Amino acid sequence: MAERSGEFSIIDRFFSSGSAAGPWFCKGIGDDCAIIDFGDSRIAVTIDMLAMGTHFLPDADPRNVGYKTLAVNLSDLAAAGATPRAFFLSIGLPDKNDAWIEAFSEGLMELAKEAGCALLGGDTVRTPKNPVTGEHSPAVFSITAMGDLPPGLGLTRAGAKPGDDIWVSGTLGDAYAALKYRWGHWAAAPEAVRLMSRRMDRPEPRNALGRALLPLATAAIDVSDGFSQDLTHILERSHVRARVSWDDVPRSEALMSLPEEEQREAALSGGDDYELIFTAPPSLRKAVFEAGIAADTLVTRVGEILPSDGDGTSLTVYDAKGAAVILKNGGFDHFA
Ligand SMILES: Nc1ncnc2c1ncn2[C@@H]1O[C@H](COP(=O)(O)OP(=O)(O)OP(=O)(O)O)[C@@H](O)[C@H]1O
Ligand SMILES: Cc1ncc(C[n+]2csc(CCOP(=O)(O)O)c2C)c(N)n1
Ligand SMILES: [Mg+2]
Repeated sequence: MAERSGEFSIIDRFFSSGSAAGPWFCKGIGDDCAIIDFGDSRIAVTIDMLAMGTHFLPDADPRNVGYKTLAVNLSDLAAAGATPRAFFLSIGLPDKNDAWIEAFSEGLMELAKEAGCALLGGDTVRTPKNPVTGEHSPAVFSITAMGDLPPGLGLTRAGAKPGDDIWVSGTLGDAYAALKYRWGHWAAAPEAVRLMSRRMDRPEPRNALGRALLPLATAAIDVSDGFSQDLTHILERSHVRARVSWDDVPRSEALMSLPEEEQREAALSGGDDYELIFTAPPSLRKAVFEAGIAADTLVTRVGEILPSDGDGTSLTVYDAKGAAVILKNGGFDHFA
């Protein structure tokens, strides 16, 4: 694999090897979840952190922050096809603002109940004080979430085969467009802003779909850093290339009210979508549509997996005229 940049070079260089060889069989290191077998049981485990200012705006409604902190973790479980069962919560807070924490907890517990996922433990600390300003650093939250899988099953980023269809759940780009609006970079009509902001504030983890795809999909990932970057993770892990048709990329009516250039940036490189990208053989198209209906989730075929040309992995997105779409950026990277 080519040397990666930003946050991924940190993971690759310092944390992807060198630990003990554990006794548990674990499938999917470097995936959305670690898939672990003990005895006849198989579980999926994931961890994800949200920091104020980096993942949510300082004036965000704490109910939404609580909801989203769990939702992004359940989305990683969805990418593995796992059913959420339990989670652990670590929090670092600058001060004891009970009203804020109560609202955060309400949002968190709302989704925990909806998903049947129990809070089993955690850790609570105060963030460090800046000796010059006297201010404590902003809040951070980390959740470790666990789900179960049928023995022998579980989706990973590896496994996409040449000829497979590439599918996406829901629609892409709304959350990023809402953020661009909040930053004052883009304009939109009030109703479009309302709908897109809802997607940024309250992502819907696709666990029912992930579960239904267990016997069907050859690879899966959830879209956190942007469609092109996250699909590229599947391509790298599966040693394949892909072509995608821009016209087929599912977008909400709200996003489609924005200029075409902004739609492309948001849907292809934006991130924060928490939809699933997955691959499946064309022979299973009907079954994939049925899985979408059973999970009450839109599924759209956007492209096809191609064989590796020996020159690494690559993704090309084509417009309706067959011209390659220039991707605005590589998607979200904490250290890019
Ligand atoms: N500090 C770390 N130590 C060990 N493994 C890590 C570390 N940070 C990330 N990883 C692993 O690297 C892989 C990629 O991490 P990443 O955070 O991008 O996951 P993701 O599911 O794609 O992203 P997101 O956090 O946006 O859901 C995952 O398998 C993750 O467990
Ligand atoms: C205030 C604010 N600034 C930026 C963003 C966008 N954003 C932050 S992290 C991330 C990728 C997933 O993160 P990770 O890889 O850490 O899971 C995205 C798309 C936001 N939501 N709020
Ligand atoms: Mg993920």
